[in-house]
Amino acid sequence: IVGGTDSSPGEWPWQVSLHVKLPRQRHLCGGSIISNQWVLTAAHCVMSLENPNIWRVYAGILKQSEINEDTSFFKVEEIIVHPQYKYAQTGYDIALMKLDKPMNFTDLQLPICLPSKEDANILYTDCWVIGWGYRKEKGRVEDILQKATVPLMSREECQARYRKHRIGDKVICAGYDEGGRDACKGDSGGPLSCRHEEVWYLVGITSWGEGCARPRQPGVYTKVAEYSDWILEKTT
Ligand SMILES: Cc1c(O)cccc1C(=O)Nc1cccc2ccc(C(=N)N)cc12
Repeated sequence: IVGGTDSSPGEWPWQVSLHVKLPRQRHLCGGSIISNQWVLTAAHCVMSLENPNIWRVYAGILKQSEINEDTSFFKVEEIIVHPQYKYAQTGYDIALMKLDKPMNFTDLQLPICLPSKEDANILYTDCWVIGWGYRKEKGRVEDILQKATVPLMSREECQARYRKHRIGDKVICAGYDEGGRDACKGDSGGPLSCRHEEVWYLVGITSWGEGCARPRQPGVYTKVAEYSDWILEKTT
């Protein structure tokens, strides 16, 4: 996250850190708890890493330094990548991870609500992007979970900013024209969380952007409301 601040314990209980062991272990992406056995992330995080056995899901943590060989994690039983996914910039950047056993919810690990298809055109005004990703383009994974508030923008405005891309209706853009606050590498797969009438919704999944926090180059997120049918089909 560029231009963010430290999160507090339990502030984002649905945020997980996805590690791979190849054999060295490292944080690769974020993800969101959507039920006691399913995590939602980005397809580009798991592409060419689709063997479930190399993944470790850490829930209920604030700092990467909390993780050591004694820290508990969930194993992954199954990875489901959207069948139409090719590259982040062409959309369908969404994937599901089934945990090997259901998690017990605590104050530090809780699911976030999925928006319904009807919610696809709610104007959210209180949205936050979260993650342990880079603080600048030539950065590194951060220790303390960062948060940054970002305004959503219209599809038309986003398309005007990305003339070489097709900004479709299954993505949502967020950011500041002056730049300075945005997601970045390592935040991928994590939530764009919006608070609406006291309830938090998983409005977006961090997908891509030209650089990070550059002026007039907003963050592009998978629009979760457009995939509610797919998510329900795969998780029930
Ligand atoms: C290609 C690249 C790097 O090598 C290092 C850092 C950033 C980039 C880059 O251009 N964009 C990105 C690469 C990977 C994941 C990204 C996630 C979000 C954003 C965003 N701005 N919302 C940009 C990303």
